[in-house]
Amino acid sequence: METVQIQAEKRSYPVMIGEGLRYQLADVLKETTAGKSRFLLVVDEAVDALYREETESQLARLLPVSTYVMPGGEQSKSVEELSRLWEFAAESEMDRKSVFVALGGGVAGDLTGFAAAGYMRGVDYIQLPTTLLAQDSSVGGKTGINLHAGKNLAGAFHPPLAVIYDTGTLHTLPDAEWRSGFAEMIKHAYLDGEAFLQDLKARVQSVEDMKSPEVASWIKRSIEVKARIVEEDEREQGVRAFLNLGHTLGHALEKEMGYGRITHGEGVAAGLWFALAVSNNEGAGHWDLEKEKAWLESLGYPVDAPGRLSADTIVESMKRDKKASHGEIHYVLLEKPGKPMTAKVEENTIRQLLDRYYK
Ligand SMILES: NC(=O)c1ccc[n+]([C@@H]2O[C@H](COP(=O)([O-])OP(=O)(O)OC[C@H]3O[C@@H](n4cnc5c(N)ncnc54)[C@H](O)[C@@H]3O)[C@@H](O)[C@H]2O)c1
Ligand SMILES: O=C(O)C(=O)C[C@@H](O)[C@H](O)[C@H](O)COP(=O)(O)O
Ligand SMILES: [Zn+2]
Repeated sequence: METVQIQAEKRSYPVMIGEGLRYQLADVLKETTAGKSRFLLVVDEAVDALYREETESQLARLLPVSTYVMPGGEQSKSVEELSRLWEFAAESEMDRKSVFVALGGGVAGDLTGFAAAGYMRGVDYIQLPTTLLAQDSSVGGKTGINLHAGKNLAGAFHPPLAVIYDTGTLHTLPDAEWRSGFAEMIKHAYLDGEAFLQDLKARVQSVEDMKSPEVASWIKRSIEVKARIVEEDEREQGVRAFLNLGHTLGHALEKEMGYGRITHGEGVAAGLWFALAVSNNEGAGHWDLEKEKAWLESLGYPVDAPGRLSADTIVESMKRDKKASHGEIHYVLLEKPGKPMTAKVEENTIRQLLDRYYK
């Protein structure tokens, strides 16, 4: 087992990574949950059939457990699902000492974390991630749901008590979800520097390559990259915005194409490539765009997805991004691996680049 310790404003919490950790939950969570009253286990419906039983029985060795099964998919990051979950928590007599537990991917984690942040004005929660993407979503304390106006528009910064990442659960992950999660790992590599990026490029040319025995070490490395940034700027007043590389376009694609039509990671991958193109245009980078595109496309990412929407639709959506202010688009650019920056980019520039690359 490997552990990355994260220092948040409120507390320090461990991210434990290892194969089979779900069979040791009672032991690893014993101290963390001492003095707590009950667990509210929130399980994604696909994960319910796969990992609920063993998780529940481990948790029940520590405290009484009530289990809520949520529908899988991005649609569950909604006000309606949040409301159902809160009502269930109250009916199940969760009190201020109860602990919410998210078992699933980023959707279960974001929803459960936000529910915990608001229930009785804040209870603790634990993340039990089961997707590759959760190497990003389970760390850093960003929680939230989508509004009709855009992705993650309601949420809270609420760090978990602990993250217990059983890499054994990844064996059942569909290929599309490996691809989705790996996009955030590529993002972390672009942010970290040449060594991590070249390592991934050299070793991964297909989805099968993502399922390498090395994946646990890449997960750890990825979490360390994110940890360094969130420890410096937990509430995104500055450098944390770098973790949004690729998301200005990625979130617009998810929302405008329809949640679930494109995975979060597919949107991010298309957004990463466009961020390099914007960086070149702004004089901030010298990327060989064809070369970067060839690698991303060889992994099956829909780099050309923005061509399915009008430039106006995309730009209007970008103006609702949380990094935007006074309707101006603020973009995360990348000079070279490990050298991100944020800059205001004119909306007409974005429009012209969308037309140049996708029409
Ligand atoms: N909070 C953050 O910092 C942060 C960071 C990145 C992404 N996110 C959010 O995370 C979400 C995406 O997360 P995700 O990609 O994990 O999606 P997800 O939670 O929807 O899981 C993807 C799919 O895989 C299934 N699944 C999960 N684990 C499985 C397993 N072990 N075996 C088989 N099937 C399994 C789920 O049922 C679902 O259908 C997005 O909403 C995104 O905005 C948040
Ligand atoms: O943790 C962060 O900070 C990130 O930006 C990580 C992103 O991968 C993640 O998708 C995040 O939820 C996006 O944040 P948002 O503030 O743009 O909603
Ligand atoms: Zn993301």
